[in-house]
Amino acid sequence: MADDATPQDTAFRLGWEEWVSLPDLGLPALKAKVDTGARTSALHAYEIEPFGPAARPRVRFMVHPVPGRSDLAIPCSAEVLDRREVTSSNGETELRYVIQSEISVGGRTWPIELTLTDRGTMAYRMLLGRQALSEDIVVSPGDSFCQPSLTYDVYHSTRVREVAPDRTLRIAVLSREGHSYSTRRLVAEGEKRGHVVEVIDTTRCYMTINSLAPEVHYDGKRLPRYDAVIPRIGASITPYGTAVIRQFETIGTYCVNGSEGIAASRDKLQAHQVLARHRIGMPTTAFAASPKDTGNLIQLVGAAPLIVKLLESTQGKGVVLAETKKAAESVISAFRGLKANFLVQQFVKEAAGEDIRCLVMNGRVVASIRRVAQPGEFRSNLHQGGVAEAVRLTKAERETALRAAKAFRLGLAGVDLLRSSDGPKVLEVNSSPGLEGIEKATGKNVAGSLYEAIEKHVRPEPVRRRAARRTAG
Ligand SMILES: Nc1ncnc2c1ncn2[C@@H]1O[C@H](COP(=O)(O)OP(=O)(O)OP(=O)(O)O)[C@@H](O)[C@H]1O
Ligand SMILES: [Mg+2]
Ligand SMILES: [Mg+2]
Repeated sequence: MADDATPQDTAFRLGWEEWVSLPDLGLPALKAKVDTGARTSALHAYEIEPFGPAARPRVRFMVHPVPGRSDLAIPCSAEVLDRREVTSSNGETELRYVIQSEISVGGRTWPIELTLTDRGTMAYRMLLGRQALSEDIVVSPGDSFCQPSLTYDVYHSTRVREVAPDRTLRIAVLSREGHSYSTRRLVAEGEKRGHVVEVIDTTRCYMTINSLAPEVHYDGKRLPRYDAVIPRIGASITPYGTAVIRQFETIGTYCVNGSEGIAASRDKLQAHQVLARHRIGMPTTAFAASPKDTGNLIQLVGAAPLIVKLLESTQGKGVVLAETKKAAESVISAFRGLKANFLVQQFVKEAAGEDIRCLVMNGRVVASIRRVAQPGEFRSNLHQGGVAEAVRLTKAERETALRAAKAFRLGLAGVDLLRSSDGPKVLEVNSSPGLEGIEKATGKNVAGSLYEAIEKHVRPEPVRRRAARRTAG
């Protein structure tokens, strides 16, 4: 410091109102009132809700960063530091959550404590109290905005992703099975990473379909804008489920699995046609509409034994092994009598009641298991009593799985294949693969990998690296 410099010259000056940003919370621009009469700083938040493990509780909340713009809501989450009674200027005492965040003002960044309170009517979304002001900060009560201005425009552009790379993501799991292992794991793992995860019953979503403002509604309210949607669409609701996802896609929401991929992979006939178009190995498969062609159908696939499969089978329920030509003919005529859609397929005998499930996420196989059927059973589905164990894939199997997931443009896919004497043969591609069997057999955190993939997609790479360096240093 030069000898003639007065403390006033070198001091960091704040007016009674200043632009600040809270980068940890994903709030790049806020107007704060500087209030030396208040000890602690406060952030006006709503839907304040604790979550996460009891040993390290977190709190999530929503912030309207721009006064008067209740349509713009940013989800935030932070570790709970404390709960404290705070008396506000109107004399009311309230038990508030206390969190910590970095604050940036005019190129300076330092950590501060913030209490969370729902006072949405206040003109300032943030109050900067004296505890947050270090010795060398001078407040000039007569001045406004001594430090450079920021702009609310960042909230209206994709730039918010770049300026707030570590922000909490708001994620919807579209599922009708809130209590299933997979859904519970998706919620727990997302929350562990600080995200706000909501389970939405697909069949309770309803939509306004119009050209200017398409929306998705739920339980009387318009759904917020999610950073990502994780579809878990059961086979019984494929048409409606894919319609809901299509609506999210129309709004521009990132869906881990797209509506087209889900629909195409769900229908076994269409799925085999997509696989064939991409020259992916599969058992020879045939389909015919007329009963007159039953003989021709069997001939196309080869000799018995052969497989007859309902197009919308899951858990192995609609898969029949016909040992003889006679048996095949009677199964086919029974299915026709029931007006069921089916396909006829070459039986891959050498697979010997085993199949391989490869879990593919954004172009990577994150886990794979071998499922072995019970003695005397050719179907290896876990629901049919099959047992699972971790397995190492060959290079050809890995490539086949990746190509199959890519053919349907699925961000998350369970690719099932058989080990045949002439290489891997894909049986099907599941767009809502169960997590229980594969996590338990491999010990891998598959749900965690999914969030890694989502974060990578939603937060641009270079910014994420910069953010990682900042936390490391
Ligand atoms: N062509 C085949 N050759 C040999 N085994 C087969 C063949 N097709 C199916 N299987 C066996 O039957 C099981 C069930 O078949 P598939 O996966 O096609 O039916 P699914 O009802 O769709 O099951 P999922 O619950 O996996 O969706 C397979 O995991 C495999 O073990
Ligand atoms: Mg299936
Ligand atoms: Mg299967």
